[in-house]
Amino acid sequence: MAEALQQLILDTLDQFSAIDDTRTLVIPGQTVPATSQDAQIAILGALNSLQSREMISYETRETSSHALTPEGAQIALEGSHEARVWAALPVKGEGEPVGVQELKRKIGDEAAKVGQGRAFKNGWITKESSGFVKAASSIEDTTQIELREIDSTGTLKAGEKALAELRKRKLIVQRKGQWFTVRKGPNFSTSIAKPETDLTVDMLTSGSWKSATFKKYNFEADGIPTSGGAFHPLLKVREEIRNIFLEMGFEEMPTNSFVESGFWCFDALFVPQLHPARELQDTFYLSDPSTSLRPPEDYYKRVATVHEKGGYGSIGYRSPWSDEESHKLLLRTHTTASSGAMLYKLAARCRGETIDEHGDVGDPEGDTRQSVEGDGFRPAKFFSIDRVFRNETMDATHLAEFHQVEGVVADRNLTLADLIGFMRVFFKKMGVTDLRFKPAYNPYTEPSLEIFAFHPMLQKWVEIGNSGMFRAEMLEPMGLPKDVRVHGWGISLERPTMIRYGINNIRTLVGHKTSIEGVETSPAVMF
Ligand SMILES: N[C@@H](Cc1ccccc1)C(=O)O
Repeated sequence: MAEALQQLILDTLDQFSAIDDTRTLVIPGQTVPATSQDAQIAILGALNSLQSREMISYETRETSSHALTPEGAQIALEGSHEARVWAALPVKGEGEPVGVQELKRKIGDEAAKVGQGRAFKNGWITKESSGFVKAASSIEDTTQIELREIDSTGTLKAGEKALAELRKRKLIVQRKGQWFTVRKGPNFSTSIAKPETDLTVDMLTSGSWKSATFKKYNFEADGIPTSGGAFHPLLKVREEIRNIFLEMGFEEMPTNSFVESGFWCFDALFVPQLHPARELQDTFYLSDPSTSLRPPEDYYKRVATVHEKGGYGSIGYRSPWSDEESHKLLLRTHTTASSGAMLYKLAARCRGETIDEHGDVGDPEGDTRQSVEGDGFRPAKFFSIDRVFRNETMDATHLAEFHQVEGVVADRNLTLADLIGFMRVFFKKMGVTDLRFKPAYNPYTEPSLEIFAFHPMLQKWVEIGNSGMFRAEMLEPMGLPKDVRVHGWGISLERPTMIRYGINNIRTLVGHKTSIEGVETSPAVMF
């Protein structure tokens, strides 16, 4: 169709050298007349395409025509309301005058109401004591006549004033239309060569570029949407939380060890070897390899002793120590495994030791930061945001793997008030201002606090994390000075993300049901 129209325009131009009015084109095989707006829109498409190749040039002409509204169409058919009122009445003296109710019954409420006034104004009817009668023996229903004229010609000979009146009465509407005058362009030809869109090597070597026609660049065209990567909502929220930590002077811990030993995940944190968290239904254990390398020997012994017999003011768990339990390999159940390892490195750094067995501690020689006190301790703030694994039954809010956000602060003589104060500052930066704390239990912290926040959308308090002061049984075997206190807290990354994005099923956030489009279009978040 598009090609045929273009060809028709070119052939007509070839024959007559110009088209003065595109409404006169005879479009073969078309059911709509060329005068219709639909036809003119199709013609415009063909003209634009030819003009872009400079085969033609055209000018746009505006037309205005009128069409009947449904009410106008009805009047064209049945007569105006006033004429119908007039027709329904008897000639004066020749019959019973008609009352208002009867008139309404005969021609309908609307026509009776509107028609009556106009019929009076025109002097067509008059009122007698018992009702209306005709005042004129014949009338001319101009409204009907005009509407019929508009219906067939699209306009009125009577002119704009009469048209405006009918428009005001909402009997007709104005329709703007377009038509075109067409002239030949510099590249006029009757054959439509498909213009080249690219200059190719072949065209250059064969020389065919010299005679080829090229499609003009359309600088107005929208570009193709770029297909690029997009950050997953979890990564966006992670970045925001990371920035909060960084602006508060925290150092990011290395957490690239998804596989840990029972020692670093539990024993070093003074989690009893018989603790339920270590059960198979809560922890994923590795079968191959199934056992870890040995941790630093001295430290290992101190940890085993504090479990079995106590020390540092503690009586320990007084149950037999199992090397096997300690050496089991597992998927870490919390990032506190990394915090423990990091605190151990901090203690080793105080002593000026280097550690090879459990990763790199950094070269103490190269560390230019000065220790403040004689025992070499320096306050530290660490954070991590990474993946942990739990053998959970999966449902709308639980997956077997999720992310933990964890912060740890070590300094001399920290108190619980420091922890609470710190959390208030931290969560405020995340936009959470209403916090409550509830005593809780963790094997590695005492006291321990669950953190609750008021959820403005749910209008209730929800648990958002867990925190506490790390126990002496955990810190002192590492070799940290006695007056060094460490507090820490952990929250999940998924929960604030779900709240932020209004997601109530974790499986729409993580896994194969995640909408790629949603990930691409969701804005970077702001707490
Ligand atoms: N490890 C705790 C969080 C926590 C971190 C640090 C101190 C106290 C608690 C959890 O998994 O919930």
